[in-house]
Amino acid sequence: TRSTRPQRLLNAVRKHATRGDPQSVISAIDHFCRHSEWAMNIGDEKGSILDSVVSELNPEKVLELGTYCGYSTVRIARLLPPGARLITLEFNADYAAIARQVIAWAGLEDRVQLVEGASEDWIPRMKEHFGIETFDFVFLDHWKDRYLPDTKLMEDCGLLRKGTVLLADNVICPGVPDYLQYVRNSLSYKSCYFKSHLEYTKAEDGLEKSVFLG
Ligand SMILES: O=C(NCCCOCn1ccc2cnccc21)c1cc(-c2ccc(F)cc2)cc(O)c1O
Ligand SMILES: [Mg+2]
Repeated sequence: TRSTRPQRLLNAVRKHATRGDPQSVISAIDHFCRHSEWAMNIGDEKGSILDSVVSELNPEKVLELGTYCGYSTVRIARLLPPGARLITLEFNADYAAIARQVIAWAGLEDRVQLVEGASEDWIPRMKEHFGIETFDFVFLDHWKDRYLPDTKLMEDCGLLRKGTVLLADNVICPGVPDYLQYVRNSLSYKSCYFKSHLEYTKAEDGLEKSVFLG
């Protein structure tokens, strides 16, 4: 049977990246996506913005919605102190299987917990299942029509605290108009837009950083 794009991406990591070296994993995936096959990783340009937000925040408890092949998981986890925890949620079992191997190749499995399933099922269970009080940082990169309902769900479940930072990918392409309208107009958020480009292309895209004010 034909291989899948995520499998070919993993092969490129195994071939070109060094075990235990997260930067080499990031570079191998970016090279594969620029020169072989486009894939929906956040990419190097928006990835640098992600890096700066994470580095400034130094979060202990991180939630990522949308693992895909683990590219942004590796970007975030490599910047976290060893005691910090990143929970990443992936709906697609095939993507999750690839992501586990990419995260392991980077040597970051000790601070990452990959969970398979739907955000609307898992968000209400975060506290009792993972012993999480609140998240310091949430990266939204899953179904674009779930950004808004899941943000409201996280609020209702008490998973956000004063100062929690939400960073949303793809706010222009594919776009999340209802989410943008909410975080930019709600008195509970301080929001700002980081203009960039859709991964590996010249199309406009950007990240929206929103601080929950409690
Ligand atoms: O669709 C995208 N991402 C989402 C994947 C499914 O996520 C499903 N999913 C993952 C956890 C999870 C938890 N609960 C429910 C669904 C859950 C996505 C798409 C594009 C894109 C841009 C232009 C194009 F021409 C084509 C595609 C770019 C991106 O950067 C993206 O992130
Ligand atoms: Mg994305």
